[in-house]
Amino acid sequence: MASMIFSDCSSSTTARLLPLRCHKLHRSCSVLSFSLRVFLPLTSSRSFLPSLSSFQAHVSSTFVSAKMATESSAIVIDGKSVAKQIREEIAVEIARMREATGIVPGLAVILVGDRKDSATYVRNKKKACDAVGINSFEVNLPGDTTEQEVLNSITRFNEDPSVHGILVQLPLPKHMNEEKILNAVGIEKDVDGFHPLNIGRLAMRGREPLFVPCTPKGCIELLHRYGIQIKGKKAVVIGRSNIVGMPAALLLQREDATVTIVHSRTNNPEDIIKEADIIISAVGQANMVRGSWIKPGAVIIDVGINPVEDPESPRGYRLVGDVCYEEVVKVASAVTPVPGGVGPMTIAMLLSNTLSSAKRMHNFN
Ligand SMILES: Nc1nc2c(c(=O)[nH]1)N[C@@H](CN(C=O)c1ccc(C(=O)N[C@@H](CCC(=O)O)C(=O)O)cc1)CN2
Repeated sequence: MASMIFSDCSSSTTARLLPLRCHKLHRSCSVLSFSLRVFLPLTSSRSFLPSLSSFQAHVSSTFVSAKMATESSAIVIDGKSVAKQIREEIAVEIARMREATGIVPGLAVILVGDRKDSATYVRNKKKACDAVGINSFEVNLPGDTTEQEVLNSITRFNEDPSVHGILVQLPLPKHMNEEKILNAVGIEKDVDGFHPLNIGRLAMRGREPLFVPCTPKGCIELLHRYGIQIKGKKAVVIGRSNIVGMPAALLLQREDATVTIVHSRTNNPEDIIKEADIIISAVGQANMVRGSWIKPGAVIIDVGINPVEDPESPRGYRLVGDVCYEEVVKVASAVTPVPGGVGPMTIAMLLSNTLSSAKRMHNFN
């Protein structure tokens, strides 16, 4: 987990791609008057099963227009519920495959070092595999292990036919060459989608990657399942990391959005962000994106998971996104919360990639 900072949404509206030192929230923010498009989750056209549980049972159309005369509130995009639905769909598919072929998908996870957050993510991945019927294999190596030992584990899993997906939990200890290690994962087992060949194909028109990185794939899946149109929209991605920002921008472009990436060297980021219909923020700066940076009605996907000190929480901290939620919820038409937004989708997409891999290897449709 990134080092903890004291941060909250302040009254400052200056655009800075740096953490803000803030005061208490202004809950009585401005009263807005605009047409709010309310998005409700749909069963994805790409999903395996026809039903999305209770929350969309009453929905008859994709968009509902509502005129908000007083303080507006965005639809909260419920990543936790959508991820649960996807896990249920995957479990059904895995059972179908096992019954038809006797094959059980397998995921291998390599964890190096003793970061608490990484250990939690790996534990959660294993639990999620168990719940849907994926076999999981885990290798835990000490932080001072050699690069060669990590490479040896990858080679072993590359050669193991019961393993359909391999991932190396990131970040790796500083002394390791991340590029060399990620390049060693066989492209056909690269369920994280971080291999340069997969990323390269993602970037090219007319080429198809075998896998798409899980977090950006989860962002797009949320947009699809909530019936939010991407085609023709102005999208801004904040952050250009290999794991999220860059592949998110490539995916949005593949969906026919007009995409701008805003990063730490961008001049006047606020002005660019204000133009966007869809914003994906992945910078890891607590509460950085302010309500005043958002075009009314924009859709906000907040990938940031930032710890901020909170003496009232049993852990002494709580998690907040990159976006000042309390401000943005009054301006946007839809927004993902933190926690419970994009985070749970990351693991759901990993399960989905592992299932696809097993299906592809065994020619099962
Ligand atoms: N090899 C990889 N390493 C990392 C990835 C990745 O996709 N592949 N992503 C992140 C960590 N990550 C999965 O590995 C991950 C992060 C967050 C969540 C999540 O569900 N977050 C919850 C909050 C969790 C909490 O309370 O602590 C949420 O947002 O609701 C899942 C997976 C970096 N490394």
